[in-house]
Amino acid sequence: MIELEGLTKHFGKKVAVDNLSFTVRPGVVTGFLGPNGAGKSTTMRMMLDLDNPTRGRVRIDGRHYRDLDEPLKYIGALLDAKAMHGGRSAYNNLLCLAQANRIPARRVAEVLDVVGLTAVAKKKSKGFSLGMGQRLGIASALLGDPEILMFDEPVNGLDPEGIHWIRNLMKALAQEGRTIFVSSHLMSEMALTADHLIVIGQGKLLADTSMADFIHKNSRSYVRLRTPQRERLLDVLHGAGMIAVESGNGTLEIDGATTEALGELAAEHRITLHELSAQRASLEEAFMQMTAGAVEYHAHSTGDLPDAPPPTGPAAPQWAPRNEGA
Ligand SMILES: Nc1ncnc2c1ncn2[C@@H]1O[C@H](COP(=O)(O)OP(=O)(O)OP(=O)(O)O)[C@@H](O)[C@H]1O
Repeated sequence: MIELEGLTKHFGKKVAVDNLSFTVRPGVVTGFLGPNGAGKSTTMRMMLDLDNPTRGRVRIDGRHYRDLDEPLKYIGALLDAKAMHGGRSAYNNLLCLAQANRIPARRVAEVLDVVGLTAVAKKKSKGFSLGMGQRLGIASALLGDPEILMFDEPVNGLDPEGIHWIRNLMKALAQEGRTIFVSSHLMSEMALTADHLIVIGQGKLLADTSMADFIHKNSRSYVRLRTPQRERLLDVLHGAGMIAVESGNGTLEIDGATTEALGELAAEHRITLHELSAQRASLEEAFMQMTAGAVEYHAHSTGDLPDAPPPTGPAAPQWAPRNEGA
């Protein structure tokens, strides 16, 4: 378990991390989401005692990182895949790390196998592609067989097969009861991987919620229609108390109606339809909206979100309240 309490980091006048408090629990994959510059890497660096907080604290299984004996056996991390010694082979990079942390040498071959680098174990890591470097970084995180694993943007540079692999690896590690904390700036990626979400924007906590809740609250359902009798259909919809919004290319979007009801309404009025389809707004859209709004909340010293903002159009998602499902 990882616990943050009021964690804050200033770089000069820049507030990179602003009073973050949340808990990362075992047995699930927790996604750490925020746009570029939101403060994810800085938060992770403070979790690993690589940066000192300006205020607040982090506890790893109840203790400060520097009070852990043999920390790699508690927490493994992939922060910067390029941090390896390029002149050393993959095997030797891991062996040095193992020896420095009193981890048995046999573990090196085991983790190389897990990440699929056995065939290139003797090659110097400076010749590795970005994807191979990521795999080597993941191997180093797994080396101490820790209960807690942190990955900063682990899918960077991976091809689709690699992305699929890391996704399944994280889920499998969580199923073993480990604590998995993974950062990304891509909602679409997290939607496929994470069970729980921590969202930050400009260093502040925006959401701490289960993925299921986030999807439930932010997936807007609507029906998309195309018709050559646009004006007539708009009149009919208006008469039925429905509001249609134009979304370009002659398509109309209607909230709060089913395809069945709209199909029957159109048939009743002998209106030809060229398209009638149920749609769901993407989570990426909801995430962008949530994080883009972060700047508006500087004045809220408690960090609480205000009530839902007024919708700006058919794509406006609802807000996921903080701390739900936490
Ligand atoms: N050493 C530093 N000195 C000054 N400013 C810094 C330093 N490290 C980070 N920052 C600033 O703090 C903010 C948060 O950066 P951070 O790298 O933690 O964000 P991030 O969410 O990880 O972004 P990305 O997805 O781009 O990696 C940014 O505005 C960044 O420019």
